[in-house]
Amino acid sequence: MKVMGLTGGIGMGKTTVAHLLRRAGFPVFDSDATVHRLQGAGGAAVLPIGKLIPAALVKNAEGELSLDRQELRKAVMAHPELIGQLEKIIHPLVFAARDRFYRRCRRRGADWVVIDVPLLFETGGDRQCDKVVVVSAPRRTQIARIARRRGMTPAEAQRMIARQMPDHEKRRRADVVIRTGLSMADTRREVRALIREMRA
Ligand SMILES: CC(C)(COP(=O)(O)OP(=O)(O)OC[C@H]1O[C@@H](n2cnc3c(N)ncnc32)[C@H](O)[C@@H]1O)[C@@H](O)C(=O)NCCC(=O)NCCS
Ligand SMILES: Nc1ncnc2c1ncn2[C@@H]1O[C@H](COP(=O)(O)OP(=O)(O)OP(=O)(O)O)[C@@H](O)[C@H]1O
Repeated sequence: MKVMGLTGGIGMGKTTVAHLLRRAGFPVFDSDATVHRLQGAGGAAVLPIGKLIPAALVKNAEGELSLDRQELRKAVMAHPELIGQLEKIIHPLVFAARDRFYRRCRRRGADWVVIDVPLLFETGGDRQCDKVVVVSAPRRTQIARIARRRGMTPAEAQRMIARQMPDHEKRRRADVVIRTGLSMADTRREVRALIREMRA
């Protein structure tokens, strides 16, 4: 079974490309969704992070505890040292979930699987990939997308970007770069070419 790592900076279009690959039949592991699950009701990260950032802890109608991600984001923006502590709790749990995904896919006899990981290079995940694909768009497009979708201020977006490996360095390390700054039709065409290469 071969592993394709899909990465790129915040708002570069990873989720969009992952969706196209999933539609083409490839199993995809979504790290951001895994983080969200771990932080949601009953998730393994709720109590350890709640201890670190009590303001983010919320109780739902059923009395279950979960984390309010907007509060988490506010807390890490106000106290940047917290993000490292958050990562120390979350990353091992994400790695364990990814390993379970690999085992499931291997049992099913998958040829290729995709792992969608924003911090692939930063966490050394690229070393276990047979192919690394980086999605990339011009900085202006990236900032505009983040602002539109999440209501993050440009300053907050800049801070998240500053924690990530620079785009040009990611592109340098990539086996394949998918440009997402053009039209969706262009992105789809590049993804189709990638799929042909994987199936060859
Ligand atoms: C800071 C949090 C609360 C913000 O939540 P929010 O819903 O606003 O964003 P979301 O989780 O969807 O992440 C969106 C994007 O932000 C970027 N991002 C998230 N965490 C980080 C980080 N620690 N370092 C750099 N970029 C990050 C990524 O590009 C990611 O795709 C959340 O992202 C979080 O808990 N992050 C820490 C865990 C982590 O390292 N995640 C990265 C994936 S393993
Ligand atoms: N040519 C294109 N290719 C990809 N995405 C595009 C394109 N044109 C516009 N978009 C839009 O840009 C946005 C990209 O966001 P997406 O969620 O895929 O990025 P992401 O890298 O997963 O972001 P994040 O790291 O913030 O989760 C989407 O809203 C998508 O519709």
